[in-house]
Amino acid sequence: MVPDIKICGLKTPEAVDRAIERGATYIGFIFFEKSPRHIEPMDAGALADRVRGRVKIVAVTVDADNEMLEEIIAFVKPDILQLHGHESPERVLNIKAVFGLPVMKAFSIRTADDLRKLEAYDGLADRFLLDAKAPAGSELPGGNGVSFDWKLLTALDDGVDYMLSGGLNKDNVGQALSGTTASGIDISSGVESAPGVKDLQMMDTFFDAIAQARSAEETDRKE
Ligand SMILES: O=C(O)c1ccccc1NCC(=O)[C@H](O)[C@H](O)COP(=O)(O)O
Repeated sequence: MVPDIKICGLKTPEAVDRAIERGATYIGFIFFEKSPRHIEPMDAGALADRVRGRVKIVAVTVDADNEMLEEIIAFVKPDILQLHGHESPERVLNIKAVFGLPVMKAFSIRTADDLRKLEAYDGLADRFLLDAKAPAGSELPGGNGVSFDWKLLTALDDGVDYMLSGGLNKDNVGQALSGTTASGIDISSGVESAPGVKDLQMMDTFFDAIAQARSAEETDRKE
């Protein structure tokens, strides 16, 4: 299966264009003021308008209220809302009912117990995103460049569809693709030269690593 590729935390037309040229199927805009990747809804809307229809546009929010969601949706017209905070199952249902958009619920994973939290959202969230728990001292629930132990994922039921996130980079993406059942991968700081600064060369190297992993998989399959 060809996984979805999400490049998150984009802020410039150059980075958006390069992500799509190289094969991103999702791009994410971060609406969280403490993040170096934060972008104003109006600016994200302009970037989204350049590429609408060529890629799924994800609005990433953290425990946002309806007023904030309304503003983001009005400017950006995202395809999906990524809820990266402590949104309860009831809040997920409420957001879907009010705004009529698919929801990707993010979970912070460190232990097997963290994975059990998905159960309460089964059938409510349209997709799951499994990210690493923030390291102590970080104010960011995502974009920390750290991975969780992917071996934990073997405990998930076969049918659970998830996007894998957290600390992905050119060196470990091959292992993420071959060693997990993720239907998508998500990267942010692994293609940055500094917090919030996407590096086009690093993006190229990341996509090259994906292409290499896919071709190795294809060779294995034929043998
Ligand atoms: O990236 C952020 O700054 C961020 C801030 C607040 C909530 C979510 C955030 N990122 C969400 C993402 O989807 C990131 O791509 C994901 O956490 C992976 O980040 P990284 O480990 O840096 O690849």
